[in-house]
Amino acid sequence: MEMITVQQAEDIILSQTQDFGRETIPYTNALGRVLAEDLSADRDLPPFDRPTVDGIAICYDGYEKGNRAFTIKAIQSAGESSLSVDSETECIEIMTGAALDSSVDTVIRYEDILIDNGIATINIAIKKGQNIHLKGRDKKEGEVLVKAHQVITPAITGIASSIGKTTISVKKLPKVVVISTGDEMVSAESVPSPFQLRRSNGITIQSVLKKYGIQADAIHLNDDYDEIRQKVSQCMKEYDVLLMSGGVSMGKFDYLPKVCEDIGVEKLFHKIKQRPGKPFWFGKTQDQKPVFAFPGNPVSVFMCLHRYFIPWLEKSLAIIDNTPQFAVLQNDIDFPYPLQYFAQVKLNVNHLGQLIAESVNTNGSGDFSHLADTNAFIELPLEQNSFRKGEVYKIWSYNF
Ligand SMILES: Nc1nc2c(c(=O)[nH]1)N[C@H]1C(S)=C(S)[C@@H](COP(=O)(O)OP(=O)(O)OC[C@H]3O[C@@H](n4cnc5c(N)ncnc54)[C@H](O)[C@@H]3O)O[C@H]1N2
Ligand code: MOO
Ligand SMILES: [Mg+2]
Repeated sequence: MEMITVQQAEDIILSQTQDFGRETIPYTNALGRVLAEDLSADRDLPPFDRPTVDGIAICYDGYEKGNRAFTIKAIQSAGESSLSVDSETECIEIMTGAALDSSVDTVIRYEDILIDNGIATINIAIKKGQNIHLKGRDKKEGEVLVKAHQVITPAITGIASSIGKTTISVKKLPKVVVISTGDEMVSAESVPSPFQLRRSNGITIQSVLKKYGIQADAIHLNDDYDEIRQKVSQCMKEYDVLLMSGGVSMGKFDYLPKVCEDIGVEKLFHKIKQRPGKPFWFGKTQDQKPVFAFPGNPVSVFMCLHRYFIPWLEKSLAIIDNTPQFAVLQNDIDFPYPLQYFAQVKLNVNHLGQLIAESVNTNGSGDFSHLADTNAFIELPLEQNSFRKGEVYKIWSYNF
């Protein structure tokens, strides 16, 4: 099969999205999950007229008739039932957030009055209705406060709490397994021999998934056909999605494509006109589970994960707010190959408020040393070989 383009690969992957359904969870665990229902106001917001300052509440008519001295009838704190005045010459000392009675309609700050011997004297000009947050002013009972299909943020958990929504319907998450491969890759705890490396792809993938609340399992396999075949077959039964790294290129011990095909995973593509990540292999099991087999180089894994898997996940979870991002390139890049190039860039905002991207030089997809001081891949079109400062291209952010 001919190598396909990035766009074709994206189309194939996004045609394989799945709906994992929904579940109800405590709102305290909902951060980062995808809201599957609208959250509506259970009563007017605010639910009663309330002062926005500490001071006195009066009936404005009295002030308009020329009265400036008001007898303090009572003191009302927040949470108490509202207290009324009996005449236009009385006032209630009232605290921020208390429920105003219908006999008063204007609130004056302590800073703008003098209190002496139980009488409050107003010494500034005031306006009718000032310093009051009116009932229903923000939202009416039943109005939608938060629309479904968005990632639950700290602000949304606060709103849920305020409306007594202690359990929330969220999109169910897929069960994901991360399978890394490579005889030369030892665990982070080990001391590598001169010919070995500590592995990093598994934990990197698991970490990216945590942003969505997915706790993926991770296993590491040797480059051994039988071992890979046995483990991948087992994982296909136990998980909804397989994310694999390594073993997909031309090497004598790159077994993943063969294993997948031998156990009935249908190949949907192998190899994309892109760098990094060219030998990316993608398929689906007989029961339609997607299998992402990323090339082993750490930067290839990172790019393919953000460029293909995350959009697949966001579409599967029906997240609506995933508008593409663009940035202005800050330096010239020449790339003479017929591949779509994804350069690592540092993002910043310039004095015009534009997102700008400065690319860093790296030593290919095995060089993961710049991933921590960059924020995104900038996607440079296949049709061009030179890219100039000031041009605008799509970016794929990996800020967490
Ligand atoms: N003859 C050719 N050789 C290669 C080609 C090609 O087109 N023709 N493509 C190259 C490209 S591009 C890539 S990318 C790699 C992809 O390799 P594999 O997917 O087969 O992965 P491995 O061979 O297993 O490993 C590649 C590289 O990545 C390191 N690695 C693997 N796993 C991990 C891990 N868990 N953590 C960190 N690093 C890992 C591994 O040590 C290798 O250095 O193939 C090229 N070859
Ligand atoms: O495409 Mo490979 O991913 O250059 O390293
Ligand atoms: Mg290989």
